Amino acid sequence: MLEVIDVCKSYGGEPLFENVRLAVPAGSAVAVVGANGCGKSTFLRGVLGIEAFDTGSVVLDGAEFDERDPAVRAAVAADVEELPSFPDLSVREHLELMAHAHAVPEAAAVTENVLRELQLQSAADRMPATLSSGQRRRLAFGAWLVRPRRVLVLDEPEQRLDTDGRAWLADALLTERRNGTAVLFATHDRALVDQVADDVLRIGR
Ligand SMILES: Nc1ncnc2c1ncn2[C@@H]1O[C@H](COP(=O)(O)OP(=O)(O)OP(=O)(O)O)[C@@H](O)[C@H]1O
Repeated sequence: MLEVIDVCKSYGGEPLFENVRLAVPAGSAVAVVGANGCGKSTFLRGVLGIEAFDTGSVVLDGAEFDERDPAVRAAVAADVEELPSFPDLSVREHLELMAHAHAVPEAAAVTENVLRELQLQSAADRMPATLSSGQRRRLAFGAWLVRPRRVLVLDEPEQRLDTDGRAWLADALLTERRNGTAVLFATHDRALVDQVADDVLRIGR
């Protein structure tokens, strides 16, 4: 279970959010919603330890969240920033690399399944820089799909997806829940909240 306990964040003395508290048990999904600029991405970056909260704490399975701990990184998959890519590795090679890094058995076969699921087979031998923005989004999904995860943190995963892609996303997140993953995602897509979330955290007004 992922817990966020009384976190606060200000920039330049202006509070973005104060005393935010939430729990994401295994098999549940919490949506973070709110207007542009209210602090959703800042909140998710804080949860992941990419950026420090001013006060409060994040706890994973009873222990303080420390992204430097390999066990934490093995458990937590995230897609909150543009996926960094190596200019001379193909889409397929990126996914295989991620699978190998997480010691996934039969990484090549897992990668082929994920390419098929994301309808990226025809782009598998291309470099990420040549993909469309929606295809890059799908590659970012691939990076968490090929690896084990107990917690999944996503920032506006619906962005740049076509209609089929959005339907796929809702199904994929429901599958994550069924598999026991704790899902925390920021979104502007009300339909996705209704389909997937069992709790909603509203930041700002
Ligand atoms: N490093 C920073 N220094 C100062 N202000 C920042 C910094 N990072 C973010 N902000 C400000 O904090 C506010 C919240 O930004 P954030 O990206 O978290 O919002 P958001 O809710 O994710 O927005 P959106 O829905 O547009 O993606 C914005 O006003 C942003 O300009």
